[in-house]
Amino acid sequence: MTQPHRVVITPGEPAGIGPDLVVQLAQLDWPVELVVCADRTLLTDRAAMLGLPLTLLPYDASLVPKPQKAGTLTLLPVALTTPVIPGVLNVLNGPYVVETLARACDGSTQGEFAALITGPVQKSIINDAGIAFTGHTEFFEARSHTDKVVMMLATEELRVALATTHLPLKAISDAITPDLLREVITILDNDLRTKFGLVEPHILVCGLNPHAGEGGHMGMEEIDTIIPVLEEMRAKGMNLSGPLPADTLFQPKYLDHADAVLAMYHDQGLPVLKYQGFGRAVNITLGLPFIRTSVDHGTALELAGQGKANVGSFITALNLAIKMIVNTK
Ligand SMILES: NC(=O)C1=CN([C@@H]2O[C@H](COP(=O)(O)OP(=O)(O)OC[C@H]3O[C@@H](n4cnc5c(N)ncnc54)[C@H](O)[C@@H]3O)[C@@H](O)[C@H]2O)C=CC1
Ligand SMILES: NCC(=O)COP(=O)(O)O
Repeated sequence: MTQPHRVVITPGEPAGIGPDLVVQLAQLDWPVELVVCADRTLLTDRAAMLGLPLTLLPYDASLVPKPQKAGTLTLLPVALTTPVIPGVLNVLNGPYVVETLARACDGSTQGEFAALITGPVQKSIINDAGIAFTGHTEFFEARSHTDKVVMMLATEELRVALATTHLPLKAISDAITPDLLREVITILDNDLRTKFGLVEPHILVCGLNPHAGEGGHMGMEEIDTIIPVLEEMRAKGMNLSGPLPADTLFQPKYLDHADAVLAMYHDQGLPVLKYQGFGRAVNITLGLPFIRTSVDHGTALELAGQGKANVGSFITALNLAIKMIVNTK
């Protein structure tokens, strides 16, 4: 990296472990400027609770970014609505969380930040505050006016992308349309090439039904939708295998020769990924006009403010974002 870049971080739900993790991140030297979009008192209170040093430097977009020194963070202030008790959700702070995401997303879309790294949000409390919200992925897609994005979680050894994200199970079959699959596979193939440096990515595509439909005896989505789209995309030069039964494809015999798995829905792919690498996996949004990575876990309210939260996934998410900045230069 020739000149340091500026990355923006949102700690997420203020009553969860996000602020603890951000304070922990600040204990290391970083080759980029870490601009944290959050409330000042939230961060200084949490640092005091954890007994960790923290100096907040003022954010000035007109200055050249500087590498972040251990013990410091650069603050882009957004005020809480009401003070926070760690572990106790407060609906009044729902709009605060969304404001931090909106500011970080807008700055990233406009090129102010080279990447956006998010801590975990409590999706329920944002909805309880009257703001329709299913996840960062969908929020950033809408806010940045992007047609379609793809959620992918990755460890060093395994990448799992999702055809659908935060949907109730009963809505999934209807959501798996030829257009959706075409868009998702195109984004996945493209971003594996451009952001991960893979020359001809090999993607394993899961079926939707048990045994990938058992030849139509356990569901028709494979025959009606998935197989025709895969044939079409293979004809365009993509290296796709499947549809494969999801219960047997997650074994070295298949994974050793693949660059990513495309699961049809959230709980088809993510339990395997999290069993394999919870705490060191990263959530990446593909298809956005900027780099966005995130932690692999939720708000863990019961651990907030206690110094028990593992910062591994957040560190990996930040390191991967830095690597992606370099790869996409
Ligand atoms: N990226 C995001 O914004 C995500 C947000 N969530 C949200 O988090 C909330 C809680 O979800 P849960 O299913 O309970 O998942 P969770 O990840 O918060 O907790 C699951 C288990 O893992 C532990 N855990 C999680 N992160 C940890 C860490 N860094 N260090 C040590 N232990 C950790 C928790 O203590 C708990 O036992 C939900 O509202 C959900 O929507 C969930 C996943 C991702
Ligand atoms: N299971 C992943 C998750 O819920 C995080 O989603 P997002 O908030 O990053 O869209």
